[in-house]
Amino acid sequence: MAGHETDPAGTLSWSLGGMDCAACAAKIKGAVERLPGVSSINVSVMSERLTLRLDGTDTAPETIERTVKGLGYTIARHGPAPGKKAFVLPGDATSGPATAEPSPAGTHHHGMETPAATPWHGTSKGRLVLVTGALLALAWLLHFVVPGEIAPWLFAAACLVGLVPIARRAFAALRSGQPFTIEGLMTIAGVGALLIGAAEEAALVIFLFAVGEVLEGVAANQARASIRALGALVPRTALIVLATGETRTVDAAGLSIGDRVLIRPGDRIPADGVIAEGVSGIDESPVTGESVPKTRGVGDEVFAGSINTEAALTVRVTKAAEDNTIARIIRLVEEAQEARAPTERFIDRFSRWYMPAIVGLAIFVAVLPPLVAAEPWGVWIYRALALLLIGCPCALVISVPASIASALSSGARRGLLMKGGAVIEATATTTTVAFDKTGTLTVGRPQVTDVEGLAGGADAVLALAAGVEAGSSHPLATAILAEAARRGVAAVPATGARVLPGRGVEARTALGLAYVTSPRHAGELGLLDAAAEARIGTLEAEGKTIAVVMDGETLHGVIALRDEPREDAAAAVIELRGLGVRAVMLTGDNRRTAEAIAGTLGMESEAELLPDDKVAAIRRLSGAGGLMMIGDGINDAPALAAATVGIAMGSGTDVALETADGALLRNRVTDAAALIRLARATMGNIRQNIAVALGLKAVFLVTTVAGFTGLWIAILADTGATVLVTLNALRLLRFDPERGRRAASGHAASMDR
Ligand SMILES: Nc1ncnc2c1ncn2[C@@H]1O[C@H](COP(=O)(O)OP(=O)(O)OP(=O)(O)O)[C@@H](O)[C@H]1O
Ligand SMILES: [Zn+2]
Repeated sequence: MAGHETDPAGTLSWSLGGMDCAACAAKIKGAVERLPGVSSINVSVMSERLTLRLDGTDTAPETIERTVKGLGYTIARHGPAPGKKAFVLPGDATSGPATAEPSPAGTHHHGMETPAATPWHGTSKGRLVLVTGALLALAWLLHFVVPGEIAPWLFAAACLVGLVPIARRAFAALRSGQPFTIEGLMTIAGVGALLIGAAEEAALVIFLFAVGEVLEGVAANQARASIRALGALVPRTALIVLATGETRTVDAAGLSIGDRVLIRPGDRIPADGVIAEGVSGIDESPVTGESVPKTRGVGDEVFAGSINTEAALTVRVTKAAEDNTIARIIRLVEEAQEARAPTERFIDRFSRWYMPAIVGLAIFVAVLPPLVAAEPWGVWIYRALALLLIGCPCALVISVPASIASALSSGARRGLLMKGGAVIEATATTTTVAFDKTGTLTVGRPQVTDVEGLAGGADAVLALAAGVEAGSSHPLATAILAEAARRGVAAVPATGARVLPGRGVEARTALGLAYVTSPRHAGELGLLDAAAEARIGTLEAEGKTIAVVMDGETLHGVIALRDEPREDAAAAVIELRGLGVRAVMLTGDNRRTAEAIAGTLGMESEAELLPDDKVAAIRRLSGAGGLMMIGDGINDAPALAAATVGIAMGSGTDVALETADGALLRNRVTDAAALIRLARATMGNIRQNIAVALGLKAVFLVTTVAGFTGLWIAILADTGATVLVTLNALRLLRFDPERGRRAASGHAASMDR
């Protein structure tokens, strides 16, 4: 786990403070990557973390810390992992009712104390606002009371006080080879304004700039807090059950696999585990966004952070704190923040030439009119300085990531996970959703409905089938074994079971090789007569899946199974249609069964697909535009990977979260539509943000050159745009992706509520 100071590969990690946006991360990365021996740098704004590899002794870790501090950020080396299983004072039984005090550190995967976000006025940027603001106010007051000599000096003082730290950061960036920084532009503009005698305006500019920085910091903290709040739901302590049967309060982060913990009614569950004793209703909303409690009993899985609503439970811990489901979700969402959207990369490239271009234009504006048209120098230098401030790309740089951060955490709270901006962009363009049938559109727990002997009795068919299926973990196998157990039929002994992917299973019995397969495969073997075919056809038309049971040359009988569609599957298809999205069912099951089920849901289907055919089908469907594939993520990983966006449904499995582009944790088919609505709303929000940021720049670029607006308006335009963009992005936190359900009559309605 993370939290060790150095792992064997020579990777070091630090926690950072003071980063507001991607530009900050880029600045730190740019400075650190020039140091010799440094590689694999990763700077994360969301988790406030710097990791890098350090080879050789050319660069000391202290040098890295000094470099980062020089740029104006705080940096602290990660401490060693917290001690294992520290016993908390026995009397301190705060195992935490549902209102337990938040403990971000306990579950946060960094394994370190997450620094509680400092209030804005406690940061260096905040103090800058207060000091420059106070000086400015004092100067204005004096100007009013005793007009004369003192006020200009106070303005100059306010300006200098504010400018010094900014200039220091600008020089540090310059030394690390980054000439064009916001701080650099501010420094030139500030000093220039002082020199041409515009001290009052210069002071105001510095003040407004500092305010803008603080606001950006507040927005960044808000995004971080909304993610970490997820982890805060896991109680800090747990009641461990000792071998003697006594309970003891321990640190939840120190629980080991195999520990037994007692969870009283009303408590939050401190770890992922399996119920060892008791039955109770569990509210899993922190993990899945689903708040209706589900009844769970012995042997059922429970997730850390869920609330035990009814009765006392004993749970055997199955995951260490840093591997539990909620920690994985938090990590995924945090990592998703760093995965850049194509639009974001475009903005990055754009702002890289935007700043130098504005500086060039400013020089041009400062010298050309005076030289060519004998205009007054003062006027044009003033306009050029104002132009430099227009060159601040702040609003532009945060326009995309602010929206994405809001969308990701808004989704995460509803069990809609997307792994970053690129996934959001692709999801928004979805025109077709392909659903895997078993376990996605259907409940995934088929039940045996009919057992028919064609050569002998029904029980003999079931006995043989159960023997062969004992070697398979397919849902059909599970159902057949359950039915045999229910009827008290003993399985025929079988050995050497072999799975025939997409077809069935074969195994060796005393009488030779036996098979349980799809009718298609049986037909290919030439074992089905006309009567059997007819019977199978009838059962299939009822939406049942048929397993043919045979050995050697004899057909013993057929077993019919039915897997019910999920309750909301039909509604989901209607919602998708409302969004202008086509729904297709993909299945390995036979065509008649597939059509019977798809027909009741009102969707298209592609059936009899072997695992490879599913990938081919996905490729074919993708040709028509953005294709989202939704599956369980376990046996359809290749199909998920082939789709434009692959989404796993369900929360139980490890594979599901890690191999897909996103996940629907609530097991609701309608969440497919919710995901698309959220993505479209996010892209709409991003477009608004870019329009605001670029639009304001364009307007003030013109008014500045024309001389209508001056220095402080120029910076106000940037700060104002930053605030507008941030507030607009935060609207997404309140966006309800299910609200569009009522507006399912045309996708324009759900683009932007
Ligand atoms: N263990 C098994 N026992 C009996 N039949 C099987 C078994 N495994 C597969 N089959 C047959 O092969 C078909 C395709 O199986 P596959 O696992 O590819 O699809 P599936 O998971 O059942 O359905 P979906 O593609 O909708 O998820 C099944 O419908 C069934 O007819
Ligand atoms: Zn920044």
